[in-house]
Amino acid sequence: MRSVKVNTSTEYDILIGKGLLTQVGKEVSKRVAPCKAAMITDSKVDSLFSATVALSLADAGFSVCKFVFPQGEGSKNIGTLSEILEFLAENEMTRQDIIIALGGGVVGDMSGFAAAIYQRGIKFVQIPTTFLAAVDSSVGGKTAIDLKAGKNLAGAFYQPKLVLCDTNALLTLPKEVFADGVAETLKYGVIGDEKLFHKVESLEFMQDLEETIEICVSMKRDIVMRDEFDNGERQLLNLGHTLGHSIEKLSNFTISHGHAVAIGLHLIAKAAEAKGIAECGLAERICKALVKNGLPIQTDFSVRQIAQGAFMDKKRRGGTISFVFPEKIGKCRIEKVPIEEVGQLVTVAMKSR
Ligand SMILES: NC(=O)c1ccc[n+]([C@@H]2O[C@H](COP(=O)([O-])OP(=O)(O)OC[C@H]3O[C@@H](n4cnc5c(N)ncnc54)[C@H](O)[C@@H]3O)[C@@H](O)[C@H]2O)c1
Ligand SMILES: O=C(O)C(=O)C[C@@H](O)[C@H](O)[C@H](O)COP(=O)(O)O
Ligand SMILES: [Zn+2]
Repeated sequence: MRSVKVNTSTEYDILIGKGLLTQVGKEVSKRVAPCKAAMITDSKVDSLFSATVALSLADAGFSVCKFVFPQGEGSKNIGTLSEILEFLAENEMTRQDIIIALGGGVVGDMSGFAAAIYQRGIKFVQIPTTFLAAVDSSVGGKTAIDLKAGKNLAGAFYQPKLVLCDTNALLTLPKEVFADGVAETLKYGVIGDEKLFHKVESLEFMQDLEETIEICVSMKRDIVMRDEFDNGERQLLNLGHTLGHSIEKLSNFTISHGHAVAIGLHLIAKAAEAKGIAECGLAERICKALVKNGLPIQTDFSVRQIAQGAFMDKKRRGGTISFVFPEKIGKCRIEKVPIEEVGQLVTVAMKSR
């Protein structure tokens, strides 16, 4: 088993290994005395893993209850959040009890937000079951729901007590859901790890997923420890997201987060190259790596639609939006773009297909 220590406002371990779902009870009880455990999961994950996790928790002395919501981004809203909060109250969960978020990024983001606000904060554990959640969303404490106006517009920074990633759980992922996590993995490569990028473009990363996950979460850990509340360096982790989130929302979430980020990555690389920020050939290299991993690189939405959606980005301050631009593989920089220039930036990104 691999272990990565995070030292943010809360200290916690990220445990990565095969078969860890059966160890949930043992690992949680090392950190939190047996109490009530509310498992929160989606319909698909419930059918796959709930029984194993519930049994492991019960064996370790936890009293388990479970809330299940329909799978998919369409559930990541105030309605489901409200149902979760009512469920916690109906089950008389107190601040000594714990939430177990079992699933992908949707489960993790929403359970984390519920944990942050229920009784002003109760403990929670992340058990990522998608590759995306393993490499990215289960770590770092960004929790959120979507609003009608856009992605992740309500949320909190709230760190888990433990992240427990069973790589065997990833074996049941459909190819395209696995690819969502590859988009975020490539993102880490472009932000700061040329070697990782090469492993993804050559598909070598598949040979040791535990190592790949450890590399990604270690990079995220280091960045989040320096800027937990997203005021500076952490914004680098948003590479590809300003346009990606816009596309995801425009598609009414029929395009997944990872697929939208893939398109966003490609577009911003083309814009960076056209603006002379990125070295020549960068967009092409990113494009090839995405395609090789079964990810999309373009969209039919219009420049106006994409630019408009980007105005809701949380890196906007007044009349400017901070964009993350790649300079070369392994190096990015953040630059403020006036909102009246965003249309031009998207035009340039869409042109050079
Ligand atoms: N908080 C963060 O830092 C952060 C980072 C990246 C993404 N996110 C958020 O994460 C979400 C995307 O997460 P996601 O890609 O995990 O999507 P998801 O949670 O919707 O999961 C994708 C699909 O896979 C299914 N699934 C989950 N585990 C499975 C398994 N082991 N086998 C078979 N099917 C399985 C789910 O039921 C779902 O249908 C978005 O809402 C995004 O905004 C948050
Ligand atoms: O952890 C971060 O910081 C990230 O930006 C990681 C992203 O992959 C993730 O999609 C995040 O939820 C986006 O953040 P947002 O602030 O744009 O909602
Ligand atoms: Zn993301």
